[in-house]
Amino acid sequence: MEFRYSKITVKIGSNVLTKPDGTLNVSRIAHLVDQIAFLHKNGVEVILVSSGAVAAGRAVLKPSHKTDAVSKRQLWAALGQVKLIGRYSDFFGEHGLTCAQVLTTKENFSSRGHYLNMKNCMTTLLENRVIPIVNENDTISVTELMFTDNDELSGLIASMVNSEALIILSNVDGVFTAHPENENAELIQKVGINDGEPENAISGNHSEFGRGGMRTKFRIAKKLAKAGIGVYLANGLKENILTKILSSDEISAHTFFEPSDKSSSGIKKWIAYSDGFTKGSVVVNKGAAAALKSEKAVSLLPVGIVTIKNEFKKGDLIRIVEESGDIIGLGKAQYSFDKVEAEKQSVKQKALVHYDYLYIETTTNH
Ligand SMILES: Nc1ncnc2c1ncn2[C@@H]1O[C@H](COP(=O)(O)OP(=O)(O)O)[C@@H](O)[C@H]1O
Ligand SMILES: N[C@@H](CCC(=O)OP(=O)(O)O)C(=O)O
Repeated sequence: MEFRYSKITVKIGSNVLTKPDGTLNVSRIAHLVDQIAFLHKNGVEVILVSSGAVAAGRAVLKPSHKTDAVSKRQLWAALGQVKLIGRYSDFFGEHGLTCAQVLTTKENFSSRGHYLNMKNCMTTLLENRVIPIVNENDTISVTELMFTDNDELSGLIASMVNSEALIILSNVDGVFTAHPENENAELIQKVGINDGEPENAISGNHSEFGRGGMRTKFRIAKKLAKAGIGVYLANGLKENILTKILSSDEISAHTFFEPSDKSSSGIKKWIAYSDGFTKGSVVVNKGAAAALKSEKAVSLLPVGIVTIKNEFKKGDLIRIVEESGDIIGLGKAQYSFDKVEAEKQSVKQKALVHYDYLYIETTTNH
């Protein structure tokens, strides 16, 4: 059987893995494992990002009344992850396959060293034909340094392992022109890299145990597609949805975010997802903003810097913003903020951010 891709990341949301009463939907998990096992045996490398720990944990234990919300989430995640990974392990075992648990936190992506350690672990698992199952470590991630949800984590993982595509499974067929409950809502089948979010289409709600919502999915899918990785939003409750999307001669309902034909380097992908870890920021003038947003490969020279908004050291990730306050991009500083003025006077100015360590959020397409 011909498959569209040979390496994919699959993210399964809470509302696919759980029943309305919050307990794990074991038969659904089994069906998804059957599909992944079939793909794996036919040469498709699959990395799984699975929600469901918190949901599964709620069914295990009713916390004492004095347990606060954050502690409840930690308790349920710790209880539920065992249940969740145990089910996956048993079901993959029935196919003679081995899966492994990888728990991570957003902070692990802020340190290049941690990032590379995680990447090494993922590479080793895949080289040994083990199916990685990744989830956020909710026992630790309880504050603003949480991922918005596993949609964001799945984008980071897909970039990290250089997946050809990311498939995000939720309880709807994709992005609709209005909330799916609206009878006039229509499925958006394709989103180009220059398409914005459909006006007034996405409402902010998300599943009871989830965190993201469709807006997060849309934003992450666009960012990933820009980095050269195609993204499918599809319904994990539909039979054989994964094998249908992967099979070039099958039809399936989904929203596909077309990837850019220019894939970003590994370091640029890491920088792109590091917005939450920037230390400093600079304001650039109109000329520098236009140059940076053009399709040309340019570095940020000190001459284009109007203001140092937040101080930074050499090696820090910094935000680059226009005088309007709009973000242009992120980059790694080649020297600290207090050297910018001196560099401006130099005959041969050294770029504050070299192009190879620069990620531009918004480009002006000519
Ligand atoms: N325009 C839209 N198209 C599709 N879904 C939408 C839209 N606007 C809001 N939604 C809601 O987003 C939900 C999916 O997000 P979420 O609950 O976070 O899923 P998951 O738990 O799988 O991450 C859908 O169930 C739907 O109720
Ligand atoms: N780590 C959490 C993930 C929560 C989450 O992102 O949920 P969802 O938005 O449904 O994918 C859990 O396992 O419950």
